[in-house]
Amino acid sequence: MTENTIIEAYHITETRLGHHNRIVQPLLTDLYQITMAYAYWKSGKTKDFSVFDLFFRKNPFQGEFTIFAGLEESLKFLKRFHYSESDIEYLRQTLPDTIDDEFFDYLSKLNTNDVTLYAVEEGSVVFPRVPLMRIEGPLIIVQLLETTLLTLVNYASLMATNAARYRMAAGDLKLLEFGLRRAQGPDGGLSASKYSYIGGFDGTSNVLAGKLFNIPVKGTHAHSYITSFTDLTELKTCMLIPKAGGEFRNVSQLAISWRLKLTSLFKVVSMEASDGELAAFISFAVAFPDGFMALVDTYDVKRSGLLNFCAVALALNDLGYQAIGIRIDSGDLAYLSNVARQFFLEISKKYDIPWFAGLTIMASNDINEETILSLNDQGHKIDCFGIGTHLVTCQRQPALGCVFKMVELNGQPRMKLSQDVGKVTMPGRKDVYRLYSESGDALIDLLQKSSEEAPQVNQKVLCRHPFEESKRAYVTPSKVEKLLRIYWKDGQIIEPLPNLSEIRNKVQASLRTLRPDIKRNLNPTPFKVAVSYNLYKFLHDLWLQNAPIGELS
Ligand SMILES: Nc1ncnc2c1ncn2[C@@H]1O[C@H](COP(=O)(O)OP(=O)(O)OP(=O)(O)O)[C@@H](O)[C@H]1O
Ligand SMILES: O=P(O)(O)OC[C@H]1O[C@H](OP(=O)(O)OP(=O)(O)O)[C@H](O)[C@@H]1O
Ligand SMILES: O=C(O)c1cccnc1
Ligand SMILES: [Mg+2]
Repeated sequence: MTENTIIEAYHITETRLGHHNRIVQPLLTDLYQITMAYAYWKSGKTKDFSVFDLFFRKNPFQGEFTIFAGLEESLKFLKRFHYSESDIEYLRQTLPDTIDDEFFDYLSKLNTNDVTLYAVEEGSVVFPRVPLMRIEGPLIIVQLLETTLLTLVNYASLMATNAARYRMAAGDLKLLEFGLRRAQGPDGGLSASKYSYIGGFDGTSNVLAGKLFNIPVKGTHAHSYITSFTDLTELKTCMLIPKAGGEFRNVSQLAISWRLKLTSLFKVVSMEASDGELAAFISFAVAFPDGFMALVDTYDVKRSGLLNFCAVALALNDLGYQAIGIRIDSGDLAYLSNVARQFFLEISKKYDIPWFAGLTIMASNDINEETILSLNDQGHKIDCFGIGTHLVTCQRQPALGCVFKMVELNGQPRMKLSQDVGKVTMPGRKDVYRLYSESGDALIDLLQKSSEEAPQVNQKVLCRHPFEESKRAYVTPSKVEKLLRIYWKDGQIIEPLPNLSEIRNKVQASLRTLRPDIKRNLNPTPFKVAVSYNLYKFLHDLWLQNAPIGELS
């Protein structure tokens, strides 16, 4: 590969469908897909017609729901699926010499025009065993899609689910994703920014994600900015024109005199506050008078950071500018946020500056879902969380286990047996219906054979547990939603795709249909996924046919 082609491969290009990640290409797969393709081809299976389901078996994060994501990227992959000349050349060199040359001609002409892809709407809540995608088409081609589709759906869905959980824990508070530096490489970082936005984050610090996906980009500054100043004499400029115009004023002088006034209110000694920190705040305020946000924990939040911040914010106020707030990045975040809010309230009252009471308090530092829930219990005054490591690495569970299993070949059902019933695949071409109660709550997902009639509104339908015979229930739905829709057929995306913020809204709307006990953090109730009477019978008959009878001796 030349240097240029490597650079190109990593390039993310703009297409009619938004941005396309060019790492996503047919060779982004496991070798065994290509060796299987050759063996299928060699044994004359080019005309075999297959149906595969993509599904997972267990919800992540000890939860009872998952958010489905990665569909748009999967469709873009199908659209661009093509082995380039250099791909074919690479495969020729890599596969054994015994491979028929004609196979490479066959590969070079492959496309996904004969593939049909059904999927659940991106951003929907989904559950174990429900096909998130059903892919139909020539066996060889569908098999070749497996790994890439899984890599596109697994992390995207895990990330969107993680973000949605943080969103539930944080309620209406602002959530910013700060994870790029700790993410699983550049592509992991970009995906994390994208899918955490879908899951309910409000913005990201990742500038490229902002540009590519139109996500709001936000940020403050680092401790290095604060420690780069040691005293006020280092300030090269501290002059600022008031917002309404007029003569330059000296922000440094104003801030120093405010700091003196505030020491009695804060019951601290001005000597204890760091002059380097004050200088850093002044210089940042002069650079961003309308966007002044200060990192206050470099030396001591109570004795230095808050005092210096308030002094500079009041100096800015003298010139008609409103500061934004503070970020606290260490210590007891509940306690310090309460202290900070108290300071802001007192200043607001004493100097009659109403907006001061509502200054933003951002907290960061190794925050995860549990920290947010614990902070809620303790009582805090944080308005915004900046979250990196735990969010983007999905530290609590680093992978979602979506699999891609054949369920039908040439019209005949296929089934993978397992000692573990949870791993037995649901054979045949199936559809999925979500049944809703009168109040709009999702009651159950019902899997049926595609040949069966859809359940009808206000008509009683029997829903069975797929494996436990005694577990069954009648449901009379007030609404029936067919979950699998056709997205790709005859070489085209046939359903208009939502943009990122529409998918983000879909996540919240879909979560609202779940009862609170299914979404709670501790010991949530599982959502029921059932099969129809016919599918139950079909599954168990086939199971008996396929399971060998052992002989004891
Ligand atoms: N009130 C709180 N309740 C629960 N967890 C908290 C609270 N305040 C902070 N935390 C969490 O506790 C951990 C504290 O981290 P750590 O022990 O590294 O201390 P630190 O404050 O970062 O210290 P340092 O000043 O050395 O950086 C972080 O994960 C943080 O999110
Ligand atoms: O804590 P996270 O959830 O990953 O959020 C992002 C962190 O990244 C920054 O820290 P930095 O990289 O400067 O290192 P630190 O660990 O010393 O704070 C920032 O100050 C946050 O603490
Ligand atoms: O803008 C910030 O405050 C930020 C960005 C990335 C990581 N930590 C903090
Ligand atoms: Mg940190």
